[in-house]
Amino acid sequence: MSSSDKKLKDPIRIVITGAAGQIAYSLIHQICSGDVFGQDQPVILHLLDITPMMTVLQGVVMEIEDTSLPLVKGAIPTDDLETAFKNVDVALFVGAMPRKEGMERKDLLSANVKIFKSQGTALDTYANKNVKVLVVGNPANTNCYILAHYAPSIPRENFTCLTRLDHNRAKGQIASRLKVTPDAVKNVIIWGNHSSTQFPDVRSATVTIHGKETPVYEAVKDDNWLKNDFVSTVQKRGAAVIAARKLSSAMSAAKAICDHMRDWWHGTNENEWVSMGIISDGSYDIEKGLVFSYPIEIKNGKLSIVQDLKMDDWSRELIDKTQKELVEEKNDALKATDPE
Ligand SMILES: NC(=O)C1=CN([C@@H]2O[C@H](COP(=O)(O)OP(=O)(O)OC[C@H]3O[C@@H](n4cnc5c(N)ncnc54)[C@H](O)[C@@H]3O)[C@@H](O)[C@H]2O)C=CC1
Ligand SMILES: O=C([O-])CC(=O)C(=O)O
Repeated sequence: MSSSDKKLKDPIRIVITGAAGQIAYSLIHQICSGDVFGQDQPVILHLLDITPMMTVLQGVVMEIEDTSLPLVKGAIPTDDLETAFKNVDVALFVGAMPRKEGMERKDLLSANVKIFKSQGTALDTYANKNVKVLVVGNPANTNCYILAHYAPSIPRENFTCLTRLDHNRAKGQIASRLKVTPDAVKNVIIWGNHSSTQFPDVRSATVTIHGKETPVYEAVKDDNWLKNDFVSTVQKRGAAVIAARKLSSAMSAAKAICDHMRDWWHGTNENEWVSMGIISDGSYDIEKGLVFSYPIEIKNGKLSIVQDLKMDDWSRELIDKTQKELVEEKNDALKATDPE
């Protein structure tokens, strides 16, 4: 035991699925460094991938050792679901097939949704009941829906999916338009599905320029851009990265996973919200039970949907469209996982 151990908390167990893939390769170091769960929070990593990837995963484990980071109390590579999910406190579901150029994320549904059925059952059986779950693998909202469906003993509020990358993209677009840094922009919202029907909404967002906080609509002074090009750029950003890189976003996805989990662990700033896919409680007339991205505030680990934001005909139409797609995906996914 090193002398610094005295100040540390008990280790938490974190499973990362798809641990031999490209997102995990960017993600693991950030988690091990204390950047997400805190500098006083040791971690034991459970690294799950499929059997043919075990040699690659051994290489990742060697690299984790070689980083020589003091918060890492163990790294367990495995292709076995019990070993992966046993007693975990945090579950990051990254493992799934990524889309290629020309595909929509929902085209991955039949290939990926079955993974989430078997992993949901394993999560239900082996994980701690207070496990915090983040689904990244696409189609992220619907995979999260299936995971939760097959893990009925885990509280519904513990299931989330990643729309923080879209949220960060929206901040980035506004910041670059106004020539400020992204941290000057706050309270953007991603509503709905992590797909090209998502609604990136800056009607309540503000930007701080020379110390003065101003509504984004006032600062940009171009409603046409905000309602058209801005929305479609954010909706299609994942496809644009694939077209350029021939691989889907990984560095920015890993960063967004860290932002999502850090905020869940430590809370959001006062009067500030983030976007997360969560199981809907019916807020904003969204079907109860759908995994829908909302504006979320977090205090003491509890996620709450920001209520009473104004809707107009334009925003309602966009929200209804993304909801409709999620209902269709959910029905297809249920058929694919339980054909009876
Ligand atoms: N929600 C979001 O914002 C984003 C989601 N994604 C999605 O994340 C997923 C992973 O992306 P990448 O890391 O780039 O893909 P990748 O192909 O580099 O890595 C995926 C890894 O998952 C593993 N895997 C496949 N089936 C598995 C199973 N049943 N159990 C455990 N591991 C399994 C693969 O062997 C591979 O190592 C993709 O579905 C991608 O579309 C990517 C970027 C952003
Ligand atoms: O676009 C993709 O397929 C990967 C992804 O989810 C994203 O970059 O947002």
